[in-house]
Amino acid sequence: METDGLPIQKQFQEHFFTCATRGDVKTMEEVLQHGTVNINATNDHGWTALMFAARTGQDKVVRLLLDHGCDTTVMNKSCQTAADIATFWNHTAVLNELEKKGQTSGSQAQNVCNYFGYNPLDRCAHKRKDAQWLEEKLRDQSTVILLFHDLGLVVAKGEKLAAQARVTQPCHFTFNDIAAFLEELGTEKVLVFLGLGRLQSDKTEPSPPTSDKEGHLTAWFALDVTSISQEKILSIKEGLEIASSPFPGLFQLPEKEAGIVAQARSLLAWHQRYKFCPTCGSTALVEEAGYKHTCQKEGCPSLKGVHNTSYPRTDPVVIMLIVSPDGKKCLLGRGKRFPGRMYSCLAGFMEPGETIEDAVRREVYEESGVRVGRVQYHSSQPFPLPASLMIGCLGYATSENITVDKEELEDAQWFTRQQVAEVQTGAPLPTDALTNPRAEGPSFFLPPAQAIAHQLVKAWLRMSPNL
Ligand SMILES: NC(=O)C1=CN([C@@H]2O[C@H](COP(=O)(O)OP(=O)(O)OC[C@H]3O[C@@H](n4cnc5c(N)ncnc54)[C@H](OP(=O)(O)O)[C@@H]3O)[C@@H](O)[C@H]2O)C=CC1
Ligand SMILES: [Mg+2]
Ligand SMILES: [Mg+2]
Ligand SMILES: [Mg+2]
Ligand SMILES: [Zn+2]
Repeated sequence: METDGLPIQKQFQEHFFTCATRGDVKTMEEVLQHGTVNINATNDHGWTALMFAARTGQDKVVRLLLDHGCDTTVMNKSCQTAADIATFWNHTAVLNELEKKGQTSGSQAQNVCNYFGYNPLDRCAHKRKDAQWLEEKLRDQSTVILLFHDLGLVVAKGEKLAAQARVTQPCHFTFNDIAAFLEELGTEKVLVFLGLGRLQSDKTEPSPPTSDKEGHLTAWFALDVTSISQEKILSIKEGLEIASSPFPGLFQLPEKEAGIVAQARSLLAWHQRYKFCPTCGSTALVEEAGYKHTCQKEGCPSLKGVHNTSYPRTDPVVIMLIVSPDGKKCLLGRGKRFPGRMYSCLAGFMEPGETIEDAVRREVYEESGVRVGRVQYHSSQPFPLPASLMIGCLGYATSENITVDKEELEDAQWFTRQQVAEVQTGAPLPTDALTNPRAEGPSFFLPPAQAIAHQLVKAWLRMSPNL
C-alpha cells in the first residue's frame, strides 16, 4: 500500500523522525510499543531518530530511545554520531543523557590516543642506573627482547592474523635466544631498557607475553643487532624476517604494541646517529640503560650543567588540518613523494624559539600561501621516523587563495566536507592504490587510520555543522 508516493513503512519512519525532532515523546512511545518502526533506521543521509533528537536538543526523546536500546554508535554519511551532533549544537541535556549511559563519543573532552601513542610500559626511569637489577631483569625468562637490524624490526614472517588486515607481529626473544649475540657485541652493544608492563590481550595478538607467577610485570628491552649477520639473526628460530623498510610494516603492528616499537626504534635511531659527543666529538659511553651518552673526555662542557646533547632527541613537528574561513572546506596537500593520489594535512618541523601556534601559521603560509588565525591543539603522535613528535592541530584560515610551494608540494587544494566524508566512509581502497597512480577508486585518498592526519580530518568532520 502506498500513499503520497511513499511506501507506508517509509511514511511511518518519516513520521517517527519528525516526532523525534519535535520532542513528541508520547507518539514515539506508542509507535515503539507497536513495533512499527526500526529504532535504528536511517534516512538517505544516514540520520537516525536519535540524531534528529540530538540536533534539536530533545533530551526526553533521547532518554526514551536509549531506554529502548537504540544504537548510539551509528554514524551518518558525514561521519557524525548523535553525540557529535549534540556537541556541535551545544545541547548539554542531550549530552548528559548520553553520558549517563556511557555513550558520549571520542569527540567530547576525552583525550585522543593515536597509533604509536598507546604505550603500556612503566619506563621505570629510577631503575636505569641500577645495573644489578637490569642484569637480573635481562636474564629473566619472562623478559621480552626486541631485535632491530639497521632499525628494521625482526618480525614473524608473513603473519596474517586478521581476515583482512595484515599484521606485522614483532618477534619476542628471550635472553637465551640472544645470549650469544650479547657476547659477540661485547661492550659496544646498544641495549635499551624500555620498561615494565604487560600487553593487554587483543584480538590481533596471538600470544601476549606473560608475567611471572608472582604477578610481576614483564621487562622489555631492545637490542641493536646491526653488526650481526642477517643470516645468524634469521636462524635463531623458524619463520623470521627483518622488516627493513618502515612501510608498511611499522604501520601494521598490533596497536597495543606499536607504542613500544616506536619507543625502541626512536632510541636506537638516536644511538645510530649520535655516535660521538656532539659537543667535542670525543667518544661517548652509553649509560643509564640506553638513555644517556656520557662523553669520555675530561673537562668536556657536556659533563657540566644542563646538557641536553647527552640525552635522546625528539623533533617536534606540527601537523594541521586547516579549515576555510566559511568552515565548509579543508586544506590538504600532496607531498612530492606521496604515494598514488594521496592528499594529507600540511606538516612541518618546528623551529627554535617558536610556539606551536606560530609554527602552524608559518608552515601553512610557506607551503600554501594561506593565512591562519586561531589554532587549536587536537592530539599528538610519537612518530618513529626517526624520532618525531607529531603535534596535531586544527587551524582556522583567514584567507583562501592558494600559492603552492612547488619546492615541497606537488599540489594543495581546498576539499569540501562532502568530498572528504565520501573518501573517509567509502569503499576500501584497491590494494594497488598506494603504488599505482592509475588504480581504480576515488580521485584522491587520505592517509590510513594509523596516521594522525586521518584523525584530524575525522575530528573536523565530526565537529562541524551538517545541515
Ligand atoms: N604530511 C603528512 O601527512 C605527514 C608528515 N609527516 C612527517 O612530518 C615531518 C615533517 O614534515 P615535512 O613536511 O617534511 O617538514 P617541513 O615542511 O618542515 O619540510 C621539511 C624540509 O625542510 C628541511 N628541514 C627544515 N628543518 C628540518 C628539521 N628540523 N629536520 C628535518 N628537515 C628539516 C628539510 O629540507 P632538506 O631535505 O632540503 O634538507 C626537509 O626536507 C616529516 O618527517 C614527515 O614524514 C608525518 C606524518 C604525516
Ligand atoms: Mg611540510
Ligand atoms: Mg614546510
Ligand atoms: Mg619547515
Ligand atoms: Zn664531549
